[in-house]
Amino acid sequence: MEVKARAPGKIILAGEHAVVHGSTAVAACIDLYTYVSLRFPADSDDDDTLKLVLKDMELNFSWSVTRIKATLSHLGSPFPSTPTTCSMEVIKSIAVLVDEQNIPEAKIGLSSGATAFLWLYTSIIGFKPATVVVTSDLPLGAGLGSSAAFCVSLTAALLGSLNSVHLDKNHQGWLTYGESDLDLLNKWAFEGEKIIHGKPSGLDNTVSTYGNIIKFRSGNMTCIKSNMPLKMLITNTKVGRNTRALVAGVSERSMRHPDAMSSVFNAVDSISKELSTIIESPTPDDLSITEKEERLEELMEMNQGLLQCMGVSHSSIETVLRTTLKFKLASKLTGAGGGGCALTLLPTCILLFYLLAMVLHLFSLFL
Ligand SMILES: Nc1ncnc2c1ncn2[C@@H]1O[C@H](COP(=O)(O)OP(=O)(O)OP(=O)(O)O)[C@@H](O)[C@H]1O
Ligand SMILES: C[C@@](O)(CCO)CC(=O)[O-]
Ligand SMILES: [Mg+2]
Repeated sequence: MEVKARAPGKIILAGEHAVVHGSTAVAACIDLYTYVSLRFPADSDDDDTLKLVLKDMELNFSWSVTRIKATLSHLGSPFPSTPTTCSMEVIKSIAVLVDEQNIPEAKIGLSSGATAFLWLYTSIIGFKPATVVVTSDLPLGAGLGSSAAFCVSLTAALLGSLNSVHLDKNHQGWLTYGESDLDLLNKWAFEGEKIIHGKPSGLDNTVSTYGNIIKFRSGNMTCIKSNMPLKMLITNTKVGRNTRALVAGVSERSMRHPDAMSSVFNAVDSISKELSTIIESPTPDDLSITEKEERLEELMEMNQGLLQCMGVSHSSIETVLRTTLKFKLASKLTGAGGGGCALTLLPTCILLFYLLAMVLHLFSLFL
């Protein structure tokens, strides 16, 4: 039997980092996906291995199921309907299984993904041989939610293989999960994100699970219905970074300067709320599309300034800001920052040659 699943990446329009500290954030899924194929061997095969193939990374993992069971059987897996946090002790046991795979130094960042894989697989499926193949349109560690798309698509394939989820209408040739199963999927994906990120807010896995545009605060999401065209250019600076380290850095800064940082997080909360109100308000309302776009640009600029206060901008991001500003366009980093991707709002009235000139300029900087 083979089960295939996919889940999208995301952009954050406002509120990254502050959302970890209780502020509102606004995020939208994008048309770039992570794909997972899960295949169980036929009963007649005496295959005892669990294989994880990270195709784009050219990295193959292979574990003996007997060996995994010897390490983790005390957990009482599987428990697919009870999303559970992986304890530090179990993370250490799984780390031994991952270390044995001798990941090359250049790809060592993938060990947290492999750890999340083993936790989600054994918790949901138990100790059964299978081959799991992962491919992705998303750049890893660039702010577009690759870790969440990985956890959501993997969990969707695992839960989907149990035949206990309700699959609904067709979306671009893919069946979608029913509302109640989406909640279970999202909770498991969040547990995977915790292993990769340390202290995720849940924003990335929630937008990857539910899609569309969402407003998110302290674990609660509302779907936003946009009433205006919203075109964003995404520039990948190709400067690598790690979300876990950046999130930890902001928490440390906030412990050193609690009052100042709390004001920063409050300001971000107001920005996200205003941004979502503008996106949702009917057009033509009291504001024209152009006026709405101007306000969004201003809010993005303000959010970027506050992200700089949090210490998560980067010289490569500043280069994107300066470059797009020359073309009178506003940008901000998206995701955890420290490099990675930046967003630029493209107004509806932008001239094509103007846009082309800017894109070529950015290309020459980050190719
Ligand atoms: N397709 C994948 N296969 C295996 N592991 C993955 C995959 N995608 C992401 N990961 C794991 O997630 C890590 C990257 O997650 P990280 O949170 O640092 O960046 P991101 O999710 O791309 O950006 P952001 O969190 O800012 O949106 C990788 O190092 C890897 O461990
Ligand atoms: C930086 C952060 O706010 C977004 C990363 O895409 C972390 C999180 O919300 O978990
Ligand atoms: Mg991530």
